[in-house]
Amino acid sequence: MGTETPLKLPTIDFNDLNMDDSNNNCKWEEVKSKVHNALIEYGCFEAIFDKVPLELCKDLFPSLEELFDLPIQTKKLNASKKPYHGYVGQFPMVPLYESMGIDDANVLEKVEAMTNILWPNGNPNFSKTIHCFSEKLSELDKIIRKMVLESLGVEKYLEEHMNSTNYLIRVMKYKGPQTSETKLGLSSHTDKNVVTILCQNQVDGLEILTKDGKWISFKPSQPGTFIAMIGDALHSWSNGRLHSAFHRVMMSGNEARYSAGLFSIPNGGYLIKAPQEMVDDDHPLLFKPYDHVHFLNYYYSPQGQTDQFALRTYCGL
Ligand SMILES: O=C(O)CCC(=O)C(=O)O
Ligand SMILES: [Fe+2]
Repeated sequence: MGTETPLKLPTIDFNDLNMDDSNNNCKWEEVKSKVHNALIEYGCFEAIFDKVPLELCKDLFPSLEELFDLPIQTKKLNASKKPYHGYVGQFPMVPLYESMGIDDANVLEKVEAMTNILWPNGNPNFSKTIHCFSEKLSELDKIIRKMVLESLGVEKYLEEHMNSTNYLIRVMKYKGPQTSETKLGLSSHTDKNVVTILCQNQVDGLEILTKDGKWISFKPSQPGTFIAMIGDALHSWSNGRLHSAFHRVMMSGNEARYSAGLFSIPNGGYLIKAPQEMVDDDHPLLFKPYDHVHFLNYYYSPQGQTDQFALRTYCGL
């Protein structure tokens, strides 16, 4: 009986790359082609990016423990006008899961304002770590998006594309279920935003569904790497060329899993519309133009929450 090689996501090294690099730079072209292929095939990949140093990731997780150890009443002060951007937890379907968010986490004053709500006597260490992590990781988000637009041949829209988004950092805690049985940490979903970049502590659990229906268990190839994945906003903008993958978190054992994600999110009021270059006889338009924030109102409605293909229902053609 042959042993099957376990499925593995591509790992892409972004070290020594900058936003100013572009066509004609060999490394840029080589990485761009890997990004394009990975996003078509898997919708995601593992990223090595040392502009976020390992020490910063190591500082992040104790800060997250401190955050989630706050009393529940304090955590609920992490509120946002946007659905799912503030404190989320105590869901009967996923009792192990809790998450909190900070909008515009690349702006220090915004992070400090939320920190001061949660710790009225201040917590400069927390705000510095979160801000620094978000700011440095936003560089990777920009590099990936520039590569995506170039590889689709629509770099003329780069400025509009970059200026139409904002950043949210969302941090997650998944309690260990205290059993060796595997329990659901976070239900299977596609992300709704543009690009998500996640990093995790030493506890694995993220699984990604391949196009042919197999779950890949993500194991970082070394400490301090990231997983980058595209969401429905880029799937629809590329008129289906790039895949947005279903993923979920499965937990077992006693240890808690902490993760942090930087999400680039379309601004409310901006219409997401595939450029004309993405539409032809072989690629008929898949989605009507839509406003991401209006779509979220559907997605977070009772019907939307049970709809695996919410974007298709909301504005599919
Ligand atoms: O915690 C993780 O690794 C995944 C989180 C996730 O999928 C999400 O927040 O959308
Ligand atoms: Fe997700």
